[in-house]
Amino acid sequence: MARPILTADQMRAAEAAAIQAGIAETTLMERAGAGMAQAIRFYAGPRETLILCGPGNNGGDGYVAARHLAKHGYTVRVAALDEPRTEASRWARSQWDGPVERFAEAAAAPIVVDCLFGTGLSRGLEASVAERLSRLVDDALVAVACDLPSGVSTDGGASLSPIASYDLTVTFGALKPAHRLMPAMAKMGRVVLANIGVEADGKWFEIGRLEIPPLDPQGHKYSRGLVHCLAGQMPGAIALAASAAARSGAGYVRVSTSLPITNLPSSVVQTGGADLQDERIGCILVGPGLGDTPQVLTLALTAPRPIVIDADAIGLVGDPERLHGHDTILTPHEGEFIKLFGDLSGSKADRALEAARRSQSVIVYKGPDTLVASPDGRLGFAPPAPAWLASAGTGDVLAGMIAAMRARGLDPFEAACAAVWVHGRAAEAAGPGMIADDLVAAIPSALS
Ligand SMILES: NC(=O)C1=CN([C@@H]2O[C@H](COP(=O)(O)OP(=O)(O)OC[C@H]3O[C@@H](n4cnc5c(N)ncnc54)[C@H](O)[C@@H]3O)[C@@H](O)[C@H]2O)[C@@H](O)CC1
Ligand SMILES: [K+]
Repeated sequence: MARPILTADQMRAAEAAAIQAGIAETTLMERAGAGMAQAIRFYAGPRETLILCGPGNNGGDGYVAARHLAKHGYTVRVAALDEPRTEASRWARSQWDGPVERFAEAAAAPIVVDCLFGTGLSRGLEASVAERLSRLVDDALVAVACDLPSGVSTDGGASLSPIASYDLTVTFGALKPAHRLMPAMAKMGRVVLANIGVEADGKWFEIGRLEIPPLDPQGHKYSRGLVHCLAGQMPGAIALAASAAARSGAGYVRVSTSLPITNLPSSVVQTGGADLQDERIGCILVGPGLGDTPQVLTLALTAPRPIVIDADAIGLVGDPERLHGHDTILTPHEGEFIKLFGDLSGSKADRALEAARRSQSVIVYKGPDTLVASPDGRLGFAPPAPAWLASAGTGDVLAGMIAAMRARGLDPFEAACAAVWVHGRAAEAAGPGMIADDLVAAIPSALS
């Protein structure tokens, strides 16, 4: 179910390998253009279509799509920014027997397809080009991007020039990081992946529904996973996390707290002390509502058990190397990430992997474009989740869900990916106006 993600260089290498194996570059372009035409027919329906072609292979895909759409009865206009400059795009242009307008003079159309630049973009578009493209995209009923909206940096997701919002993005062979990184991700609309027969192996992927092992019919509450939560100064947050862990299929959830917590489900057990040497513990959770009590984190780190470190506890780690030798998952949002790892350079993907390497922990780098990074180089990109997920307490819920998945026996990286996926789907099920408590209630529907 997971869709592969490749950088621009990796995609070029994958294409070169396919060509080396005997697939002609024009065949790849033919498949890309045909795939895009098919997606347009499926998602946008039959309306007059304006295809904007740039000078490279992104433009080449556009000429191919124009031919396929015309063959299916579409009224197609093609407008070129420049003459084709690559061999494959010259071939594609030669196969299009309709007229070609000038980009600067092209009038609006109900469907506009942006094939100006894709993975070959090296700088922002000229202001006049970016402005005209944005106007055509804004005026369209359905705006489609070929591979990427022109102006997006493929690997980092930054806008190198202003970008309008698209309804559909059709990409080829593999997703690119920009499809799942902000701010670009918010401009893509639906992202469709067309198969062009290129092998896209790698360690990066879009997180999809994970196979969570079925429950053992002979299992008991401990074998289904015991989550031990450590409360701090504000127990409301740990109550949310513990409830989420219980709803995520942990067999037993325990909270050690010095203050009685009133809003916990009766199935969650409160204890005064914390015997963290208990070998039945599948995962310890520390951080939600912890406040400034570093001794609680220190206590958690004395236990030879898997640990989820969230919220306040992240800032209390101090040095990422302190986590070496522990089995840890860290769940920082941007502020907590910077507090622990400083201002790392590179894209969000680069920063997440560097943090995982330095801490030898799985990092769940939260935000509208959440990433899950493993020290072994695996990187999961979350699919888009509803904007209403950004509210108080939803991070506590996620931490509880991760702890439950870990206690259920998933490896740390897979536990984090599974929880991130279910968290987003539970938010969809809970709907707008949702509060974190509703999110907890929606977890079972997203798990099934
Ligand atoms: N290489 C292949 O085998 C395939 C490539 N495909 C398509 O090819 C695209 C990549 O094609 P290209 O590598 O030719 O690159 P693009 O078509 O993305 O860009 C073309 C060229 O424009 C120039 N350029 C970059 N930024 C510019 C700017 N801001 N203003 C003006 N000129 C600029 C660069 O010289 C660049 O090489 C992909 O996005 C995809 O759509 C598909 O056809 C599938 C097969
Ligand atoms: K494009």
